[in-house]
Amino acid sequence: MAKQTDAPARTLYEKIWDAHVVERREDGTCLIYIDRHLVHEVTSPQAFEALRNAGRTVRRPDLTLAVPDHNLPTTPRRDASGKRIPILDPQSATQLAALETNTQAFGIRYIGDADPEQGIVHVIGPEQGFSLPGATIVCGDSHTAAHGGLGALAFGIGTSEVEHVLATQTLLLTPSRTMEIRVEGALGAGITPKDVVLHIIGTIGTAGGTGHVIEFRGEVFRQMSIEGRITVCNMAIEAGARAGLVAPDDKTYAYLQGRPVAPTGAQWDAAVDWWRSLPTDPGAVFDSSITIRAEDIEPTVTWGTSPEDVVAIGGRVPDPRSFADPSKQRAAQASLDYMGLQPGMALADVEVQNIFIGSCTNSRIEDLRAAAAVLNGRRKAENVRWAIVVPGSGLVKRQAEAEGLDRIFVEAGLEWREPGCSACLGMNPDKVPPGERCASTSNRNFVGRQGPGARTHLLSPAMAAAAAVTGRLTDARTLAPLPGAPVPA
Ligand SMILES: CC(C)[C@H](C(=O)O)[C@@H](O)C(=O)O
Ligand code: SF4
Repeated sequence: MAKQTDAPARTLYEKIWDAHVVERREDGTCLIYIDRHLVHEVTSPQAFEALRNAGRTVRRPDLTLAVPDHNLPTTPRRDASGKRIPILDPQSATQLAALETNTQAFGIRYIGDADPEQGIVHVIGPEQGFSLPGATIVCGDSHTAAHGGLGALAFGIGTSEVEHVLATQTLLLTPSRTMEIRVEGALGAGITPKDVVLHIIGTIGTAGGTGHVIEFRGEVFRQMSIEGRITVCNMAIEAGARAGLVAPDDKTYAYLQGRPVAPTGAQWDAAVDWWRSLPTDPGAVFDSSITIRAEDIEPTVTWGTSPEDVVAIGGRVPDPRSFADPSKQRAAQASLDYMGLQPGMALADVEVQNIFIGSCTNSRIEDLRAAAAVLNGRRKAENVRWAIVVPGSGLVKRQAEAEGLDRIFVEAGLEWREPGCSACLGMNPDKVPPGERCASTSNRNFVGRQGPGARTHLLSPAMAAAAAVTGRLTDARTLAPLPGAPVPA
């Protein structure tokens, strides 16, 4: 006879939540313990200032990690004599200097601009082993959801909450509703995690996950690499969700073991024991549930100014009149006007002048391998004016160089840069000129996101590389890797 147990079946999210409740209030809010706090230059200056004014210290500097990424140029940061090259934009310079002084003053580990481990905050958390399964992880940044790829409950917070976490290592939160998105079956050859998440957002819309924490489940995510799971969870926020999660498994543990600050010895063993208890119990109930067939997912590109404006690469720019909802019709028309596209145009006829391979969505080693597999032995098209590859961190950069990927990019006519947010958003010198188009592996195609008037098409690293070669949006599957190309992991 099956063993009787009274414990109710719980989801992964509920288990992590329950394990972190410090105090449950009558109105349903909970004081939640925060295990890891990541800090960058944009959303932290006022928080540190407020601590200083109140005469407070940082409660757990050892659980806090700071890194500059948004404002840093991706060109060299030191001259030949090792002297810092000044940051020209005054606001960026002030924010970067403030992060350095604040972390020194409050005793927080700071991975500085010239540190070989510097990188985008959401790339370095997992790669350092700072982000762990079952942990509550926050950062004053919406794409913190990325760390959910390791099975962490990770979400973005505002600057006043950054201050609260710095001071108390806790946050007052209301529980989220739970949603499962199952992608069942097998992905076709050449379909990547970015295609999966763009397809999901196209299906449920940018408000589809509102108020929910999404757990990505099913065969496709079990098979997916950790890097790919991070890519998918990174964009959960673009589906309106509070966070995204994939259950940790042996792949997660193998990815984390031996990372610079991951637990070791008996602590590692104890951690893995706990992590193994986290996956959603059979019979646990989600507030909502969606199933998508893997076979329906094609290489996917955005045509508009919202991440839900997606179409398969073989498709056409939609006619705004094809949308039932009048407000969506107006939004689609405004998108097309901004993007300079005509209804019915084949995506494959859209020319691009800029290529950006980078951002916390797609700048890990597997992304660079996928781009290099397409670019190896090929050259960028004449009409591609600017094409940059920006590794997500110094460690990714050095790994790529050890594999010879940097040479492939440079020989193809692309620039190989220093790590940072770069052209993902216009907060540093990497910008797309007004009216020009960019095939971009980032996560937001909002109006002006890559610079005033810039037109963004979101896609995967392989697709960005294919666009570099042909100078137009292109199905990467039509450009088979040439002999000797790196094999994406
Ligand atoms: C600057 C920062 C607050 C912002 C965010 O919260 O996501 C940025 O990282 C972004 O991607 O738009
Ligand atoms: S890479 Fe882009 S999305 Fe990620 S943290 Fe930086 S600006 Fe935000």
